[in-house]
Amino acid sequence: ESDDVRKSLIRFLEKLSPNDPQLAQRLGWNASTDPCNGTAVGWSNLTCIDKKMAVQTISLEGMGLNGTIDAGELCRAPSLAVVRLQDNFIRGILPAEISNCANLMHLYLRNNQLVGSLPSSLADLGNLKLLDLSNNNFSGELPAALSRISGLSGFLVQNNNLNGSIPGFWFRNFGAGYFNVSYNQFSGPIPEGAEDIGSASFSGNQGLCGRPLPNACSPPSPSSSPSPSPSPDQGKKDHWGTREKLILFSGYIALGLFLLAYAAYRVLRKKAAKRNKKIAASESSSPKSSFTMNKTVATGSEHPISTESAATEGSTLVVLKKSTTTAAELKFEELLKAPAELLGRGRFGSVYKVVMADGAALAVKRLKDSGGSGAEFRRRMVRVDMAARHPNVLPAVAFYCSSQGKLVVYEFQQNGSLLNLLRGSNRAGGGAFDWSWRLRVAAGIAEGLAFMHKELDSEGLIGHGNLKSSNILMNAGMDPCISEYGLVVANAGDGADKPDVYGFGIILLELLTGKPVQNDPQELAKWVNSVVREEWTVEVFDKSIVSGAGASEERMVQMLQVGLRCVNPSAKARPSMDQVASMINAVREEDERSLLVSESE
Ligand SMILES: Nc1ncnc2c1ncn2[C@@H]1O[C@H](COP(=O)(O)OP(=O)(O)OP(=O)(O)O)[C@@H](O)[C@H]1O
Repeated sequence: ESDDVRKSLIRFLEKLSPNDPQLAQRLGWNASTDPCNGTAVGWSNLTCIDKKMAVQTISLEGMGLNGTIDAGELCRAPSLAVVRLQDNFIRGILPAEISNCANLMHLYLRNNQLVGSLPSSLADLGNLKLLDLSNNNFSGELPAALSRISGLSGFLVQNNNLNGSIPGFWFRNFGAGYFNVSYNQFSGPIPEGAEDIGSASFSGNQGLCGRPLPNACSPPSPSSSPSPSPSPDQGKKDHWGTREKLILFSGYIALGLFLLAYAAYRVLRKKAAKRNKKIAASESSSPKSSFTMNKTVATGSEHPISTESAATEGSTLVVLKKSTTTAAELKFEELLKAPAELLGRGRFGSVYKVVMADGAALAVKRLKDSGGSGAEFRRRMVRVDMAARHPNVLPAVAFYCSSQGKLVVYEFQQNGSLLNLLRGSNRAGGGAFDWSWRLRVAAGIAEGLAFMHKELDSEGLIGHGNLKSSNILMNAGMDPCISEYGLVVANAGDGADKPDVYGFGIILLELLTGKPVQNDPQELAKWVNSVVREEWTVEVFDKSIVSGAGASEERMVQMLQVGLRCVNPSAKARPSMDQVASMINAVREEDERSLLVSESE
């Protein structure tokens, strides 16, 4: 982090703890050291992206802090994603400058003494997922635009003095226990869509009425209605009715579009067959195609999903994350209009490269109908998205779900999949990807996966369920990113991590042997086992790493053993991903040490 950021963070901490001027010093927050240097002198109570780049989380909960929040200073750290300040005695307001924390995802301020109204700029935090302001003294109305943060999946403001109406949130996004406005002074009808949220989340507000609360709203009568014109809340009801209609309508359109796309696909396939090209077999040589839904929409100039309604409230496109390649907010209609190219068809669906009007490239996966319900899919996507905060996990940018189909949008990764790289390096005679790169890739995937397993462990683990080298994409820095997390309905609960451990083991064997899996991953595992049994272990490794620089046979064999433990036919005998990551990191550290020794010699 830069000098400026370090000083700002220290000033932020000083304002937060006027009663304890030595706090910054005790926590090691010292402007002359880098918070992200990751060694013994590092700053405590914060973490950095990938342990070394930029400050990502600040955790100062339960520390007796009794000062104020200087959001201007705090938000000088550009990558800040998680701020935990709960269980203190923090006073004053939540300043409008909080919106400068453009990457903020989780903000925890519960159990403090904050006052004043919520700044309307809060709604500018387009990446916000969880806002916990409960047990404070906030007052005034909720900024209505908060409900338009499409990825918001946790909103906890219970036990404050907030008033006014509840905006029309996209309630389906909120997991159990993640929406609570109880014990405030809210009034008016609860917007539609909140029926599945328990009534306890709304109780303690004298003026609220309608489902899920037991007291129905009394129909407006001329004598009891304070204003003859429609109240803002009635307006909202209308608006929600329109939304539901639009969803229904877009469902019909999607059906038509799918049929059209299928016909287009058949034509394309015939043409491709004529040219003796296989579409599905080769990921790299797929023909230009058009994105499933684009034709009809592009030709229908008076298309009923207006840009505005599609982007904000009228469509089921849920934008989870601002794309880093484009400044513009992703809009459903533009997604449909954009030219698209079929990248490949897998067991679970097809992937298209879609280039937006401003040049940003996206990858859109259209899922085959997995049979799962839409509500379950939405919950899973939102929950996975809340967890996907690791540099080796590719977060979804948005998803779309209607009764006719499911789409998931990612940023397009120029460097392609690990599978393609391994195939390419074979064709080119190998050599491009040396031992230390392979170790780094293995460690990155293991860490990303271990992180996700840990984050998604509560209430039954969500595993990836389809981990393989075509779902490992290489980012611009050639580091691996796990893609498509959460798209497959994998087993939940005890042992749900074990298929992923197996999948990882196969990827590790692919990296070590340089033999990408063609069809059956078990074949590779059997082959490696048989060679090792015959004690021809060295024969197993990719020739290009054996002859390349930096590889030691001892560490190569250690890695092979990790891989073989992961693909043990008995799921119970496989290690957890956390153990796998530690084993690989130990090998990596040894490797780095030996490199230092050989350099100093
Ligand atoms: N975000 C992305 N950027 C670049 N390429 C991508 C992206 N997402 C997927 N791809 C590539 O698109 C191709 C097709 O992906 P798809 O997921 O359909 O194939 P698959 O992994 O074999 O199938 P499945 O995941 O359904 O089992 C693969 O080569 C994959 O690497």
